[in-house]
Amino acid sequence: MDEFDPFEGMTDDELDAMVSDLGSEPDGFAGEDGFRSGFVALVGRPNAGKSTLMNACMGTKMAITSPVAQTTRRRMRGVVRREGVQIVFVDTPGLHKPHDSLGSELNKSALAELGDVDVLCFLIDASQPIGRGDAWVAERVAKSPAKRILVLTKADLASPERVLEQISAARELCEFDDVIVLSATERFNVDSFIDLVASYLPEGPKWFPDTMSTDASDDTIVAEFVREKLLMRTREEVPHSVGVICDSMERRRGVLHVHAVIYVEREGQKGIIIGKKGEMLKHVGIDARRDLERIFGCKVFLELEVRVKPNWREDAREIRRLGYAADE
Ligand SMILES: Nc1nc2c(ncn2[C@@H]2O[C@H](COP(=O)(O)OP(=O)(O)OP(=O)(O)O)[C@@H](O)[C@H]2O)c(=O)[nH]1
Repeated sequence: MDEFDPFEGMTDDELDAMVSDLGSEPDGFAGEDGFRSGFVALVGRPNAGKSTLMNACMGTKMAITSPVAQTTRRRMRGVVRREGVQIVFVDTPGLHKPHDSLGSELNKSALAELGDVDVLCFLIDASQPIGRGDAWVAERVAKSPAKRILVLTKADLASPERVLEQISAARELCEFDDVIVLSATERFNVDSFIDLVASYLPEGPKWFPDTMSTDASDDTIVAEFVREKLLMRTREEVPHSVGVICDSMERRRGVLHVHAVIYVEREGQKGIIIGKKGEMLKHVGIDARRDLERIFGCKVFLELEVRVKPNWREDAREIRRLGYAADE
C-alpha cells in the first residue's frame, strides 16, 4: 500500500510554510546526563482529534474517541517515552459553549490545564472552517505562559491548499512557537510531532514510573470504554445523556468480574439502551469487553445495568459522583 502523503506535488516553499519554525528556538534535546520531561496539553474544540492523537502517540488506545462532540469528559494523562525523555500528554475535554452544568465543568477542566503545562498544543481540524469557537480557544491559549504549538489535524481530509489557508487563519488568532500538520489515523507526522514536542521540554524528573502509562484508574477505564460503545451505537440526545460508573471490580481465578451502571436521564433513553430483547445492551457489553480484555490482559466478565437519574447533567453532586467534575 502506498504511504499517505498529503503534500505530494507541493513546492518547497509551500512545504516550508506548512511545517515551520516560527522563530523561537526550542531548547534542544538534553545532554548525556540531562533527562527531559514535562506535561503537554492537547486542547481544542470538540472533535478536533485530541484523544485520537494521544492514542496514536501512545501507540495504544487508552483514551476513548468517537464522532460525537464532547466524547472526552475526564482529563486523562498518557505517558510517551523516548530515549532520555518522558512526555506526559494531557487529553482535555473539547472547549465549547456550554449548554448545561456538565458542559461548564468540562470547559473548566480543560481551561485548568492551560496555565499548568510546559507545552500547549492547540489542535485545529484541517478539514473544518476555523470559526468563533477556535477564536475563543485561541484567546485563552494566547494567555498561557507555556510553549505553543499549532497542530493541524486530519490532514488526510483536507487539500494542501485548504491546510495552508487554515494555518494562515490560525496564525491570525494567536502566536505560535511552531506549527505541524498531521493525520493521527494515517500516522502521518505523528513521530515528528512527538520529536517536536520533546524538543521543547525542560530538564526534569520521571513524573511517572516506567511501568505506568496512564493516570486513569482501572474503574475509570471500564466506565469510559463502556461509554464509548454507547456513543458508537446511539444517536441524537442519548449519547450526551449517558454517564457510566464502574462500581465493582474483582479478580477471581484469573477472571476480572466487573459491574458497571449506565445512567440516563429519561425512561425512553433506558429503553433505547437496553434495546429490543436486550440486544443493544448485549452488544455494548460485547464491544466493551473486547477492549477491556486487551487493556487488562485477562478474561473479563462484564455486567451492565441501566438506571434513570433525571437531569443529572444539571446536578453538581451527580456530575462529581460520575467523575466528570473539573477538579476530579
Ligand atoms: N480522518 C481522520 N479522522 C480523525 C483523525 N483524528 C481524529 N479523527 C476522527 O475525528 C473524530 C473525533 O476524534 P476525537 O479524537 O474523539 O476528538 P476529540 O478532540 O478528542 O473530541 P472531544 O472528546 O469531543 O473533545 C473521531 O471520529 C476520530 O476518528 C484523523 O487524523 N483523520
